[in-house]
Order: sequence, then structure tokens, then C-alpha cells
Amino acid sequence: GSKWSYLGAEGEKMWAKKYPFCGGLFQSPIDFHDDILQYDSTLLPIELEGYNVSSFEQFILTNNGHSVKMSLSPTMNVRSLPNRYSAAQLHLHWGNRNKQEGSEHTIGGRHFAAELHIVHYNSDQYLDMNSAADKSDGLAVLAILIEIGQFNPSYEKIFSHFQNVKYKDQETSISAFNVQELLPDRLDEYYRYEGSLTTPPCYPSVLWTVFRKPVQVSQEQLLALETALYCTQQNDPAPLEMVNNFRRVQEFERMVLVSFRQ
Ligand SMILES: NS(=O)(=O)c1cc(-c2ccccc2)cc(-c2ccccc2)c1
Ligand SMILES: [Zn+2]
Repeated sequence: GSKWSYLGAEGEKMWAKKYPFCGGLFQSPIDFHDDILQYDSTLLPIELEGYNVSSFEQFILTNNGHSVKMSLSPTMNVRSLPNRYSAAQLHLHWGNRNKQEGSEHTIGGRHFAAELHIVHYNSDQYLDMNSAADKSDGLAVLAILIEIGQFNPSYEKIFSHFQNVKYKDQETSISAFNVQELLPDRLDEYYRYEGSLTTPPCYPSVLWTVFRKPVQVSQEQLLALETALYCTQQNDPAPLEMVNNFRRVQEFERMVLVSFRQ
């Protein structure tokens, strides 16, 4: 039972008391602004392998009290990184219906509506994601910025199940689908830096790839994300809405590599 939240006494300013790495170096998320960006022509387009999972397989959707996460198949992996990284899970961060600006990374100080994280672990070096999670080359997260626009049928494959995972510890099984559908079309344009988990224990173990191009979901889909879920269990007398589950941007004195020229 992780004792942290995004609000009040256990909010992010207090995380470092129980989770020392949260007050340490290389913390995420960060703001991408021109004077810390450096073009790097060696950054290859992201190549996904085994993402086209058979629809006979199932993904498990779980409300873990901090976000909604979906288990992924370890046959899904990312090539074109220093090691082979296998998919572990994906989850989202978002704001609330009155302030639809809940992305973790920002561009030029601007939040997007929400952010999807697809977490992979270094399966060349480590047996599973838990042994990889605190190693400096342990994790690689693909981050997709989400903005309001067209209805997105691929995101609906997850969002349509929120009524079954409204409360903490609830889970439901959904038919597997090609998670590449959740990514923007330009996998060659991204920000790259070494950072951390954006939640406790904040291990500085993440190679971040944040795609330049946002994807769109409709206003109704975003509202469903912002209003369907609770941090508390179904029988809790004091229900807590799951909103604003994003960490504020961290101080950053390094360069961020970009695979694109402005
Ligand atoms: N936001 S994140 O990408 O840095 C992230 C990664 C992982 C993670 C997942 C698998 C292996 C290792 C780390 C877990 C979380 C998380 C989010 C909500 C509640 C608890 C944990 C968040
Ligand atoms: Zn995340």
C-alpha cells in the first residue's frame, strides 16, 4: 500500500520524506523549452516490435488508486534503443473537468490535456520490471501527449471500460489490441533525456522518449477520464475522485536531445 498522493499532507512536496530519490537528481517530468534542446542526428526512429498482439489475448485494466494501468504483453518491445526493452504496462495522467491540463511533461511551459506512458523494462539485463525499476538503465518510457480534438476509437478501447474499474483495486480484462494505435504517426520526432519515475519511489532509472506530436481524443472522452475514476475503494465512506494525478515539472540543468530540427 503505497502511502503517497497528489494532494495535501502526502502530496508531492512531502514525497522525499518517505521516498528519498524524489528529492534527488534526474527527476521527471520536465519542461521542454528552446534553450535546453539540442538536435542529435543519431536519434533513430522508434521501432516497435510485437505490438500487433492477437485479439485472442487479453490485457488487464486495473485501478491502482493513483492511475488506471493496463498490463501489456512482454512480447511487445522497443528496438532502436541501447538495449531491448520489453513492455510492462501503460497508464495515464490527467487534470480535472475544470482544468483540462494534466500532462506531466510540458512544451514551452504549456500543459497538454493528459499524457499516456508506456513503460518498458530492459529485458536484456533484467529478469522482470521490478528488478529493473531501480537500475539506471532499467526502464524506458514512451510518453504520448494528449490534446482535445477528434474522437479517438483506439483510446476508446481503454476508456469504454472505465465503469468496471471505478474504484481502487478493481480490475477488468479487455481484448488485446495493437497499442501502436495509441501513438502519433511520427515515431521519428521525439524529445530524449535521462530522468526518473514521476511517482514514488522516483527512481532515476528512466530513459524518456516524449513524442513531439500530440494525439487527439474528444472532449467527451477526456471528460470520461476526468470523472469516471476514484482513488478510494468502493466501500470507502469518503470517496476521493482520481483527478490531477500529474507531478509538477522539476528543475533541470541539463540538455534534452531532440531527433528533429525545429
Ligand atoms: N509515471 S511513470 O511512467 O514514471 C511510472 C512508472 C511505473 C512503473 C511501472 C512498471 C515498472 C516500473 C515502474 C509505475 C508508475 C505508477 C503510477 C501510478 C501508481 C503507481 C506507480 C508510474
Ligand atoms: Zn506515468
